[in-house]
Order: sequence, then structure tokens, then C-alpha cells
Amino acid sequence: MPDDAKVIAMTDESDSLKLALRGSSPDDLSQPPPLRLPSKAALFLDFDGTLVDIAAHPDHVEVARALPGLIEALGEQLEGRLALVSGRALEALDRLLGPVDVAMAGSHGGEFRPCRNAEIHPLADPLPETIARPLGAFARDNGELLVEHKPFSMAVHYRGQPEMRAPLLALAQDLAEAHGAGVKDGKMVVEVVMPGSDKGSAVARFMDMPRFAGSTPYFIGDDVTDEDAFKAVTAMGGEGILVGPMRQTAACWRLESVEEVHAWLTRALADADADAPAGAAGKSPDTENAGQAGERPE
Ligand SMILES: O=P(O)(O)OC[C@H]1O[C@H](O[C@H]2O[C@H](CO)[C@@H](O)[C@H](O)[C@H]2O)[C@H](O)[C@@H](O)[C@@H]1O
Repeated sequence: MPDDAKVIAMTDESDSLKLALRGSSPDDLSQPPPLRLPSKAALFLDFDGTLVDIAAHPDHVEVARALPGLIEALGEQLEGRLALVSGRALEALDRLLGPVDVAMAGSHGGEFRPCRNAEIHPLADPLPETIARPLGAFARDNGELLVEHKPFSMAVHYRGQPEMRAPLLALAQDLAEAHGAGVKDGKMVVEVVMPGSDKGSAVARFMDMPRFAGSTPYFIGDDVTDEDAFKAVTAMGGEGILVGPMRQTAACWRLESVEEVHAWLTRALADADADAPAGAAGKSPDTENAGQAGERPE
């Protein structure tokens, strides 16, 4: 018996992520076991800090050349039960990833699109001017704060001025309380969103769709804003996978880095190809020409 088989026991051959023994301690979480495809899993993926490394500016993230193909191939293997669930606007995800035909929720769940060419459904109200105006004025009056307008939220990045976090957060909380909105305290960013804009609601909306029926949801994410989704998948019998250093979390597995996420996803596809009957393989992206998903673009 291989070593890892001693700590990881599959309860169900068709769903290799479900484990009888978690192999985790309260101080840390183990790596998730390999995802076996095909399976009755549904995979929900965060974007920044999960599929791409954090960069100094939102427009400067580097998307690995093989990533769009990897995501699409996994979606095919999962028969459409794969969705990106991001704090970014869908427009930004489309711009960064190109034409990837998978389901997506953007603006922390405020925007919902069941497949590439479908209409975008709003799941939240737009942010009122009574919030956007004072938040924008605060950013303008305080130097290097970067404002990101999204269809259903507004993000103010303070990476250039970390000392501005406290006053920015205080203003955002006051405005949110006065106007029935919510605040996301992300990685060097404070965002104000309207009710309905949360990743847990987005996951629940996907899970209501016929093609997700009866599947077990898994969410991979790095930020505290992903905790809503970890809780949602756990309540539905699934599991969360935290990316990055250990912290208090509702996830029950952990991958150390974006590179490890790419390796875990790539392995799932490679194993599926190896298991496929002769002649049926080849659903993986073209790694010979495109490089491994974990590689940076040239
Ligand atoms: O839910 P996600 O897909 O993880 O998106 C969360 C936010 O990501 C972006 O901001 C973060 O990444 C930037 C690029 O690495 C970084 O500069 C920034 O400090 C991070 O907060 C994005 O700009 C936001 O709109 C997303 O909400």
C-alpha cells in the first residue's frame, strides 16, 4: 500500500475527493488528493491568487499560456460542471483569459453567466451613486488609491498606500451600513457590494442548474472573500480548498500556491487521459506546444 493510501481513504470510487480520513490537523490542512475524472464533482475556481499570481496592479497579472485550455478541458471532462467565481468583472475575466467556454460569475457573484455566449444575469443591484461618489472622492483625495469600477461593486486598491486601509475600511463600512450594502476586505483592496454579491450565493445559483444537479461541489480559493463559498460548498456536502498560507478557514484542504493549483488541475486531466481507452485520450490542452499550465508566458 503506498504511503498516502494510509491517510487518504476514498469513500466512493466515482468521487475521489470524498475522503473518510482527512489527514488534517487543527494547525494545518493536507493537500487534497488527486481529482479523478470523470467524476460527479463540480469545480468552482477563484481567479486572482488561485489561477494567477497576485500582481501589483490588477491589469498586470500574468495568465499562463496553457491556463485557458486547461480550464476548458476540465470543464469538458466535468460535463460543464466547472465555473469561475471571481471578484473581478466578467469583462475583465474575458479580457484576461480570452474566449473560454465555461460558466462564470463575476463581481463577487453580482454577475452570472451560465456559458460563454449566454446573457449575463445580474444577481445583485448596481451600486448606488450615494456609495460610489464618496468612495471615489476619498480615493482621489488620497493619492495612490486605485479605483476599479465594476458593474455591481466598486473596489478601492490601497497596495500603494497600506496605511490607508483603516480609514478606507471605516468609510466603506459607514457607507455600506447607511445604504444596505456589504464590504469585502480583500487582499490590499476594500470593496463595497450590494446584497446578493457573494460567492456563496453564486455557487448556490450554479448548483441549482440542471447540469450541476446531484454533483458534489468543490471550491478553490485564496482570499477571505472566498470563505462564503467554502461555507456554501460545505453545506452542500462538498469541500473547500484553500490556496496559500494556513489561516482560519472553512476549507478543509490546502494547496500552497498558484503553481500547486495548476499542478493539481493538470494532473487530473493527465490521469483522465491515461485512464481513457486507446484512441479516446487527447482532451488535455496541447502541453507540447503550450507548455505546462504552471509556466509563465514568454
Ligand atoms: O475573487 P478573485 O478572482 O480572487 O478577485 C479578487 C480581486 O482580485 C483583483 O485584485 C487582487 O488582485 C490584483 C492583481 O493581482 C492585486 O493587485 C490586488 O491587490 C488584489 O486585491 C481584482 O482587481 C479585484 O477586482 C477582485 O475583486
